[in-house]
Amino acid sequence: MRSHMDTHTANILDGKALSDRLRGEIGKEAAELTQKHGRAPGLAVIIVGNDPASHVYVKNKKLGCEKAGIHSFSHELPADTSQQHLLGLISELNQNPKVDGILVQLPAPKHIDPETIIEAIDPGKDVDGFHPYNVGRLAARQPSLRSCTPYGCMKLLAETGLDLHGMECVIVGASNIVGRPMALELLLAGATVTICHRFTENLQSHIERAEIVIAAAGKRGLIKGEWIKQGAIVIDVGIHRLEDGSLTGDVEFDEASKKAGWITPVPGGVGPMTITMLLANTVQAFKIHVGDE
Ligand SMILES: NC(=O)C1=CN([C@@H]2O[C@H](COP(=O)(O)OP(=O)(O)OC[C@H]3O[C@@H](n4cnc5c(N)ncnc54)[C@H](OP(=O)(O)O)[C@@H]3O)[C@@H](O)[C@H]2O)C=CC1
Ligand SMILES: Nc1nc(=O)c2c([nH]1)NC[C@@H]1CN(c3ccc(C(=O)N[C@@H](CCC(=O)O)C(=O)O)cc3)C=[N+]21
Ligand SMILES: [Mg+2]
Repeated sequence: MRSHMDTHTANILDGKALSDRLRGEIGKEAAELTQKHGRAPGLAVIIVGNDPASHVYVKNKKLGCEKAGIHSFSHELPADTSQQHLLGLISELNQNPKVDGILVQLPAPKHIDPETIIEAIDPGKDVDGFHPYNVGRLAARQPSLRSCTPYGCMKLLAETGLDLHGMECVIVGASNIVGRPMALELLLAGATVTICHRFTENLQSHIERAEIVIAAAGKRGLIKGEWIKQGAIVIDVGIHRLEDGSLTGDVEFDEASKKAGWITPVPGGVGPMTITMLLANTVQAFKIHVGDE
């Protein structure tokens, strides 16, 4: 019973449970499409170098594919792979009719320019939704392949059952892969959107008036629990691995839980949803390629 303010704790937005549910549906659709078209949806994952954290994400992506009946093609390249070689591989995968989605794990080593790589991917196979074509589609209110992390955050927000029209949203972080496409998603959903970044003055004052907080600065504990407006929805995108191996986010979870109406945990919040939306995008890309939509 939540009869007293002091004992208030937020509802958990469970990204693991929602992922399990959605991956069941994605797997069902992948099986139907495989039956109908005689081949499974295919995802090519390219990783350059041996950053251990990146390898964990890539392993999770492959496992997610397997369980959903999506064929995964893995390309593990050494850290000294030239940009030209990588562009050659992308060009082959762009042509390969068995490959519906192409993902190049970021960050890549320093001698590789991420913008050049992203632009080389066929926009119809850009299951990360990072290509300027796909970002532009979202900006122009005609979304095609949508960036996985913001798309996953929108699915989590839908779980609250709340109408987002006119909601005061504050996004912390303005990166190309999270903050910016997140703002476009929320704008498309009819919310009022503020984007905070490195040059924002008085972050606290912005958070204090937010009905929805999206924390994606990549700074552990940046968002203080006591800043959260009573009843607000808090989506924590940040991921930080602590010395003991555990994970935590950009939000002070325990403190924020006392104020928020809804909150995502780390782990088990946004992370699993990012991979789920990657699987959903791969099925969508398959449908684009076979002309099923
Ligand atoms: N759960 C998931 O699925 C995913 C999680 N992540 C995690 O999310 C976090 C963000 O990732 P990503 O977007 O790639 O990170 P980036 O470092 O690319 O971007 C961080 C953004 O936050 C801004 N920022 C940094 N410090 C502050 C501050 N003190 N106040 C306000 N804004 C600040 C930066 O501003 P400026 O632009 O001015 O530098 C930048 O716009 C990381 O912890 C990452 O691990 C990322 C992707 C997926
Ligand atoms: N081209 C590209 N596309 C990406 O989507 C991409 C990328 N590069 N580079 C790195 C970031 C990060 N990212 C995550 C994916 C899953 C979890 C995830 O599954 N997290 C679990 C925990 C996993 C663990 O135990 O480490 C959780 O939060 O519960 C986290 C982070 C995708 N990214
Ligand atoms: Mg505190």
